Amino acid sequence: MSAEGASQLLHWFQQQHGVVDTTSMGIVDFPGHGRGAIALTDIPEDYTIFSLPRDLTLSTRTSTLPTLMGKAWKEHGLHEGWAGLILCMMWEESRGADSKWSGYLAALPNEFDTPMFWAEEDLKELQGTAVVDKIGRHEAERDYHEKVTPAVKSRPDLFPQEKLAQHLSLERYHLNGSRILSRSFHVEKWRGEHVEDADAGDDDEDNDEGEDSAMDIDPQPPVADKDDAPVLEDTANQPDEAGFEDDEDEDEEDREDPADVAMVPMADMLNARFESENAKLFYEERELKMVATKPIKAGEQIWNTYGDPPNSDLLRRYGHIDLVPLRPPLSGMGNPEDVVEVRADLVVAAVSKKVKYDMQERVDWWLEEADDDVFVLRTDCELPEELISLERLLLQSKEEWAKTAKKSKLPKPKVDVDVLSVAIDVLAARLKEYPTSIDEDEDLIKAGSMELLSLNKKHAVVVRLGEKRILQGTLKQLRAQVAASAGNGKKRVRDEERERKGKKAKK
Ligand SMILES: C[S@@+](CC[C@H](N)C(=O)[O-])C[C@H]1O[C@@H](n2cnc3c(N)ncnc32)[C@H](O)[C@@H]1O
Repeated sequence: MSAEGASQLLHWFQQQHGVVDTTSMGIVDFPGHGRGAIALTDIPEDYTIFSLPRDLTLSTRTSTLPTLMGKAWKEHGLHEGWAGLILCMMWEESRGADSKWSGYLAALPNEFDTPMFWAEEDLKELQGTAVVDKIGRHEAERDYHEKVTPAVKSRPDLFPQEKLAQHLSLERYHLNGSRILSRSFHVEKWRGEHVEDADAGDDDEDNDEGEDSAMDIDPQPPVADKDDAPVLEDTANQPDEAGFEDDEDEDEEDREDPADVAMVPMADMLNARFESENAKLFYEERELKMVATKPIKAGEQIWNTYGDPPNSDLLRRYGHIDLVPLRPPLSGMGNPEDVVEVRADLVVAAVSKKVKYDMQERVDWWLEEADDDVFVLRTDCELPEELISLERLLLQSKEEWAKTAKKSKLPKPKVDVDVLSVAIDVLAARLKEYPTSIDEDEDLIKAGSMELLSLNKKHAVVVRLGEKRILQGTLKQLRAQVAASAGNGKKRVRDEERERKGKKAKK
């Protein structure tokens, strides 16, 4: 952002009753991070860097569009998912200077490095990773055609024909969806707050679509009692831009009320880096405050947190990745919060090579009882207990299986050589789902080569390599366990032999 752009945003913010200490904080460009906030003086812990009135946040609660549309808001399904907020943003932008948020919307990015906007050729580089199936382009487009387009057509007074191409196109819909995905906050109504218009999609019982905002917010300023301030939301598990089909299984009560998803001017200028947070947004009855959670030295970047997600989610939602030193058993640079997903069907396939009976009944029972069809491995390289339990279930003798089904209890996650051997086959099969090997990826990102890669390709290689290293690390541990138990087995045979010979000699 040019110095002029930053000063225009600050000017607009102050005009709208935002309060910012411009001697403490500036907005500058950080190479590779876009714009960000910088400390201009030493900032002490608990200092309020800026604050804004709640009505300066942009959401389906604060925009007047839902009220203007009345009953049609719900009739078009705009109270569910992000379609309503995206429409509010497109409508506010189409109003130009008449919109209260014109100065803010003008400062929002118009381009993203997220896979949602990648060419097919770059997307192929992500094959095998957790990103591909979660991009959500199809679901977003369905919402655009089924909810937004009919709503827009029904109100030419609000959406005049001459504004449609520039402000209400599918392209603008995706762009605003990505703005929400990478910049929104979870802002709940203050308890006792007046409900404006029950028909305008604001009532709480309609809380039935799963989507989360991009960043954390706390309900009290830390000054009062920092350690007890409850964090309202765990942002580690983030869903898609719109439609959110991948969250179908999420519990209803865990789902975020779409009206709580809010764009928060100025707060969304803060970047984030793994475990670097030094400021956080807190809310009070009438305002939101960005407060330093640590002392920040002059010249340092002011970092928020995006919940330290794995690189697959960072890339999908924000378009960047984190690279920091990994902890044992892994080494090198990566994201310590990385994960790799392993589908249960790989477990079924691996067991089916070792047994002769039909497993369908057990699989159906598992899906009913455990409801786990994807297992998540982390950088600690431990086998998930649920995966071990499924293996044990599938390996049980007919008699054991009959008992399990009768007791309705999942098998205990105990490993033995059979379980280890199946797990090795599962992870080896999972590694084959990536089109390249670990060595090939390491070659691509070694010093001297990485600089030759496009940004998208570099991001894709880091994401897939992060997942593969977890698989490789876990395989290493499993093979070591097999070797140890084989060693124990041989020792046991030797001991038994010695004992037998000893008994013979005595006779
Ligand atoms: C909430 S906005 C922060 C402000 C943003 N940099 C801007 O220029 O408007 C989130 C976006 O900032 C960028 N970003 C944040 N943290 C980053 C990091 N550690 N490395 C690279 N880019 C980062 C990503 O583009 C992300 O989508």
